[in-house]
Amino acid sequence: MSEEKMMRLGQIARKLNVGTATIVESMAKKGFEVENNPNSKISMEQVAMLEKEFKSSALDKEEASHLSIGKRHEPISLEPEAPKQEKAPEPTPAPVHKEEPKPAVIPSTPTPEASTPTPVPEPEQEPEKVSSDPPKLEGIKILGKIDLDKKPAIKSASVPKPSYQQRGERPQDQRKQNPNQPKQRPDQRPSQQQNKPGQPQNRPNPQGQKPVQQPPKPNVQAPAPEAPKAPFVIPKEEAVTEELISAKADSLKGLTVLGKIELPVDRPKKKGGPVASSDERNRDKKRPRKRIDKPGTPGQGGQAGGPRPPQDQRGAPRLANQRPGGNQQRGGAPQQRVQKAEPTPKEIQDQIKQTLARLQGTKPGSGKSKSRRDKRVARDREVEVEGEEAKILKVTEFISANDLAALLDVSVNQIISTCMSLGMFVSINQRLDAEAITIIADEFGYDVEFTKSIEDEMVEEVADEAEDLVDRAPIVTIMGHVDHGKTSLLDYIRMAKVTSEEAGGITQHIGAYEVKTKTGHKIAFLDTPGHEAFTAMRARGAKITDLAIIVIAADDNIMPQTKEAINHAQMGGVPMIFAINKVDKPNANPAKIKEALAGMNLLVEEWGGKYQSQDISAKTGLGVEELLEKVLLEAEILELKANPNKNAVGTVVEASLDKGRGYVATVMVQAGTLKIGDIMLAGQHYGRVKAMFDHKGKKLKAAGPSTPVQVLGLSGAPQAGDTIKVYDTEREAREIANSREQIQREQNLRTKKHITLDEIGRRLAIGSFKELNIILKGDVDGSVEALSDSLLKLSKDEVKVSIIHQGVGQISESDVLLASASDAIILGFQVRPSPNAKKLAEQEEIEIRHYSIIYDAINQIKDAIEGMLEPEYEEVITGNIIVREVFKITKVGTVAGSYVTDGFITRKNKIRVIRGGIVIHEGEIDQLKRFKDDVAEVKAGYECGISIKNFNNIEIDDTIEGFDLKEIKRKK
Ligand SMILES: Nc1nc2c(ncn2[C@@H]2O[C@H](COP(=O)(O)OP(=O)(O)OP(=O)(O)O)[C@@H](O)[C@H]2O)c(=O)[nH]1
Repeated sequence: MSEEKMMRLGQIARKLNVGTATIVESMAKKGFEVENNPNSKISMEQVAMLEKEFKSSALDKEEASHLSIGKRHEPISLEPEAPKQEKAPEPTPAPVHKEEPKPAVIPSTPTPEASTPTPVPEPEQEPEKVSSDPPKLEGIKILGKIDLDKKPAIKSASVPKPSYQQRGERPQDQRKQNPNQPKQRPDQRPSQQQNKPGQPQNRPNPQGQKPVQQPPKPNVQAPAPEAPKAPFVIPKEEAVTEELISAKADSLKGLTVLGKIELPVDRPKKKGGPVASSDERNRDKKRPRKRIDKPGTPGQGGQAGGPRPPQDQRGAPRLANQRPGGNQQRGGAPQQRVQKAEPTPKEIQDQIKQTLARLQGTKPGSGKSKSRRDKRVARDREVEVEGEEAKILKVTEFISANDLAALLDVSVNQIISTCMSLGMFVSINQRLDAEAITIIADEFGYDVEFTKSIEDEMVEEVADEAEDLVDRAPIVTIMGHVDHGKTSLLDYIRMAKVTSEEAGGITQHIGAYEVKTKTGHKIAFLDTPGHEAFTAMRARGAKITDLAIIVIAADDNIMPQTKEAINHAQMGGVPMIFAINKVDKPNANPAKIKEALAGMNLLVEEWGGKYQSQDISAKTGLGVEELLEKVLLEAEILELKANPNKNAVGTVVEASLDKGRGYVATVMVQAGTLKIGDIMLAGQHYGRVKAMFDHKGKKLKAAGPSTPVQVLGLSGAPQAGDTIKVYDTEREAREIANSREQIQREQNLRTKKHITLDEIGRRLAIGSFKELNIILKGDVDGSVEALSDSLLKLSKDEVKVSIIHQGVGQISESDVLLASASDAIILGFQVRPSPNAKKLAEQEEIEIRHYSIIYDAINQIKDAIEGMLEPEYEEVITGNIIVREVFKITKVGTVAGSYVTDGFITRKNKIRVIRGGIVIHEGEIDQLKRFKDDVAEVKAGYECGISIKNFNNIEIDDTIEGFDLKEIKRKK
């Protein structure tokens, strides 16, 4: 169905026999912009236009498809039949001889035919000849095609399809079989022809099956004018068969589809075989489709249309079995196709919706109480058809190929074969990552939208009635550059406002605090420390928060992390209030900060802008009260409200395992009220709320909106940023937790803990890739600067490139640790990691990429963030050797007496000479020796002598690194 609405550029180009560029150009002239990509979609209207335009080209192709060398000969020979006949006999004998062995097996019925072609030598040979006729057909096939071509071709085309269906064979197979079992074809053909001439002929040969009827044909057609003519008559038939062959190719698809479905549906009990077991889900899903087909139109896709309408399907085979002849012309595959074309787009859509509805609700035992749970689960795997052209497949990542097939309404085999054509080998139950799902769905004309069940559930929240809503406290995040005073400000606020109220109260770090101002208003603060603030949690934090306080030290400048904080707040649509800190310092210059902000198009109120700012000193408390008042003012404008009288929804701020108390999660309740005993789900963990504490350690029985609480009772530690939600039953929570756990397991299996360039494609597909953090190390300052500048320019709207650290020298352990903390990749330009850093990187799964050419680095990063990284070659370091002694030998150069420390080195290896972690030379080995012998390879633990082509500057303690370029398979 999808194919009917949209076509790919490639398909159309093939169909119209023109290049994609020609089509694109043509479309451009008509005002349609189409990318010159075989996968570009083109609407049927546009296709129709193109078909008109390139009609002649398409016809050329069609004609060409009918041509074969043999055919060309035939038309010439057929026109002047008589003369050609004389020539014809020459080819005939050859096939006869070849097939002579077969005739013995062949029944007597064909004999008449045989007699005609052969010169008439012996009566006994006639039957043999009959058998041999079919072989002649093959040879003659080529000859016969052209004359009959178009008109007869159409008729014959309908005929052959059923014959293939009967056999359940492919045309190729038939071709192969023809020489061996020629009987079938001749039988069918004559029978068809007989129908035309008349039935009486059938009677005379009642003995045999249908083939008996054939003999009369030759007699009729070749009334025996001349002996030679008979063979020509046969060629004509053969020509028909050839044309049939070409048409048969189309029927194959229908047949394969039909066969698949019937087996599992009809005989599920007996054969649970390998296919059946894997298709169990499909059965359930497919069954309902039968119902759809009966009342409605014949079918949707290949599968649905095929198996469901038993009339059509069985009709074809029955006809085939009973009457291989004339009836087939009308029935069979061609009819099915016509029927498929009939349904209107609306009907088709209705069918899809019905199918989907059943797909989602077919599980036995669901009963009437499908309720929200089923809806939620269904929502995870939902196909939405919006309009005629927009097909969006809503799906979670890591669904299996089988499930994807069900959603796309195609057979699993189609998915698998599509994957194979894309260079991916998948099994039925293999789970697919986002990138693969996107590519496959695209092949079937769907766009993919990955759903996060967490977000889905949030979306599912029923809108609150206005009267249920009450004011809630603002949730504020304090962000800013390192050492600009975030912690100091929060500490001051807490000390002044919290601990002072409750003398002796124990303030714990729980990542979120609630503060009461002098005016009695509450403000909730989120405290996300350290590097977390730079990555996921801060991005998430910006979503949780209503307001962001951006702390900027008045004695400093707008620093990179300040800018990042501002970016996060802006991207999250979170209002900002600037706190210009450290104004107590003599060198403080708040005006300079405000000016810098103005330079970023962030005008503060004092300067006539819309952003509030407050000069403060977190140390002395100067201006802090005013800052809080401004926060409340801003919150008032936001009209923050929530319904406290419903199941709680919130976000995990942090979680840990406490020895005595089990898993403890700090949760910011955002709506509803969390109560003791509630069944909560957070990430893939669930449990009953056993106890709750506020940030002072005081026990709570309930926590309303904008309240940060520590919660005990979860089955595990959720991740910061996970949504927490309360369910009515434990079963609901458990099911969702299990499905999330399954997905998580897949993710763990398939994805690396930290970002890699290859991983970027996957993350881009699911839309979770927002920034690429890079740690850049190089051999000299100039190249680091140049590379850094170029990389930063690669930032795009969707992906931001951040160089979180850059420097000169070896890649160190601290570089790896920083990369681990900030989910960064490390790029080394002409430098290598220290042994410890290398080990650590392996442990932490941090990707370190080495480059020797700046453009390589830039291009790879560029390709990666454009989702097109397909490295053809990957560098594999085969081994390292350390230089222990250096010999200068005249006429030979410098030979390094070395020891292979790890891996191995071969003479064909490329090598790099590394001194103090810096690459000083890259080249090839000149000679590799063990003692006096040239050797091809030296393994770890052995000594060797090595000389390097055109390089003599080897020193003791240099490391020589051997490497190979390994070809990487492309994914697409
Ligand atoms: N004079 C003065 N010093 C301040 C003020 N605020 C913070 N500081 C000092 O600045 C230094 C850094 O303050 P922090 O609160 O740790 O800064 P931060 O932004 O939280 O730093 P990170 O947690 O590392 O991101 C500390 O030594 C504070 O004492 C202030 O208003 N005046």
